[in-house]
Amino acid sequence: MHKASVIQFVDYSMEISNKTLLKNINLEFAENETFLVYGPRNSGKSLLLRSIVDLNNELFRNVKSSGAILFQGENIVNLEGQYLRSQISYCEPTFIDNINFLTLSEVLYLALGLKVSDITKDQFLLLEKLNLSHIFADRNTLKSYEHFDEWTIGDKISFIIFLNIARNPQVFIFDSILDHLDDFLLNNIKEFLYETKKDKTLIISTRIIKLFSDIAQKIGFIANGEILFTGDIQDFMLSFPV
Ligand SMILES: Nc1ncnc2c1ncn2[C@@H]1O[C@H](COP(=O)(O)OP(=O)(O)OP(=O)(O)O)[C@@H](O)[C@H]1O
Repeated sequence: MHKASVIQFVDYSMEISNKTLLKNINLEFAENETFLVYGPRNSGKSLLLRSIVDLNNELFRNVKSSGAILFQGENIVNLEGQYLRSQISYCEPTFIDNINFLTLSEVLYLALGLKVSDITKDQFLLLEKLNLSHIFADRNTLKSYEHFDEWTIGDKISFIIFLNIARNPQVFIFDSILDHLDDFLLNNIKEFLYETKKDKTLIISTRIIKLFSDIAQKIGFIANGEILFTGDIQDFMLSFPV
């Protein structure tokens, strides 16, 4: 059965300061699909995934693009930024350091409009599943975790995942951020994401295919800003053994 397309790149190219960094991308992400964007360092994974939420324009000057990116059939340039980012959550490893500049209360408020005391039962269950109950169990422990420099990297990544899931978007993009977990936490989070995704779209970028080949169905292989393969992950493993 053909799954409904959620995001589609149509002949999309992008340059920054006259240097072409994404070349003629044609790619489709469907509903209820886990899609791996796989490629070496500097291959263009982040530029590609940030372009889905129109973020490169905000981060860099002299960005030009041609072709189109469609979200549910609409060109993203015609969609309101706030709406786009409520439907598609994007997170990358710089978030792990950037949240250190804020307190837990500030992050909760900025991301979810929530006070710590307003965390709901369902949200607490989510936190429990992500192994964060040792932080959120009671007010006294919470106080000692108000500053993120007291948190482990694994707990910070789990918390970033919580913030993304609690916002209930249609599409989750985890840009290389899950590569930073140890085996135990990664297995727990993969299991959790697998249960959560249902009618959602999950896009994971990685430089290490073996971490996710068990949960992904589709793969796009990118090198030097070009997609060299797109299709079933099993076919990819046979054609490009790594
Ligand atoms: N603002 C920019 N100006 C010029 N070149 C850039 C800019 N941002 C990224 N690049 C270049 O584009 C290429 C792709 O970068 P990108 O960050 O998308 O790679 P990546 O595959 O995500 O890498 P990694 O796995 O290391 O995170 C790299 O060669 C990078 O140097």
